[in-house]
Amino acid sequence: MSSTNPNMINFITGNKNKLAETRAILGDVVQLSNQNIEILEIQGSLEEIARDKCQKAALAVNGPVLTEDSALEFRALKGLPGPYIKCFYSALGNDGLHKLLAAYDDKVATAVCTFAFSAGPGSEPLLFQGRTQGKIVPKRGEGGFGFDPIFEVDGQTYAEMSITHKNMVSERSKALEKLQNWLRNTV
Ligand SMILES: O=c1[nH]c(=O)c2ncn([C@@H]3O[C@H](COP(=O)(O)OP(=O)(O)OP(=O)(O)O)[C@@H](O)[C@H]3O)c2[nH]1
Ligand SMILES: [Mg+2]
Repeated sequence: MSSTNPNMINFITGNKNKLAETRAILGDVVQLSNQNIEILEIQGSLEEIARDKCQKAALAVNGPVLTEDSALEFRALKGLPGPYIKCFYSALGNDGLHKLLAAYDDKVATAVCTFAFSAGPGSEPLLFQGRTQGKIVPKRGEGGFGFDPIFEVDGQTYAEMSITHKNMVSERSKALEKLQNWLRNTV
C-alpha cells in the first residue's frame, strides 16, 4: 500500500457525528481528512452496499478513501431495517422505531458498523465490520445521535453513556480496531 499515507486517510461521509466519533476512537494514531460527497446508496446486503459506496467514493475523488455504513438489525424482523435504518429513522423517528417491535416479545437488535477502504479507483475495497448486540427500549438519555436513545447495551442506552463508554462497547470501535490492526500490519 505504498501509495497510501497511513497517517492521513480521506473519510468520505456527510455525517458529522460519525466523523467525530471515528476521530475520537482513532485518536492520534490515524488522522482523517473529510469530504462530503453525495453518494447514491444501492440496495443489497450490508457488504454489497459498503463495497459499492466505497468504489463510488474512490472514483469520485480519484484516490484512496475510507467510507462507513451503519445498520440496525431487529432480530424479530429478520434483520430489518438493517442497512435501511437511515430511511426508517427519518420517517419514523425513535418512537416509531420502538413501536415497530410492539407486536413482538423479542426486542433484541444488533448495531453493525462496516468501514470500507479502497486504495483508489479499481482497487477492491476491504471491509472491517463490528457488531454490538443490545435491545430496543423506549427512548432514554440526552447524549448521542440517531438511534442512540433507544439502543440499550448492558442496562444503558448509548444516549445515557459517556462518549468514552459508548466508544468502548460500540460496533464502530470494534470495526475500527480491525481497521487499525490491518493498517499496522500492512503499512
Ligand atoms: O444511534 C446511532 N448511533 C450510531 O453510532 C450511528 N451511526 C450511524 N447512525 C445512523 O444510522 C444511519 C446510517 O446511515 P448511513 O450509514 O448511510 O450514514 P449517513 O448517510 O448518515 O452518512 P454517510 O453515508 O455520508 O457516511 C444514519 O441515520 C445515522 O445517523 C447511528 N445512529
Ligand atoms: Mg448514507
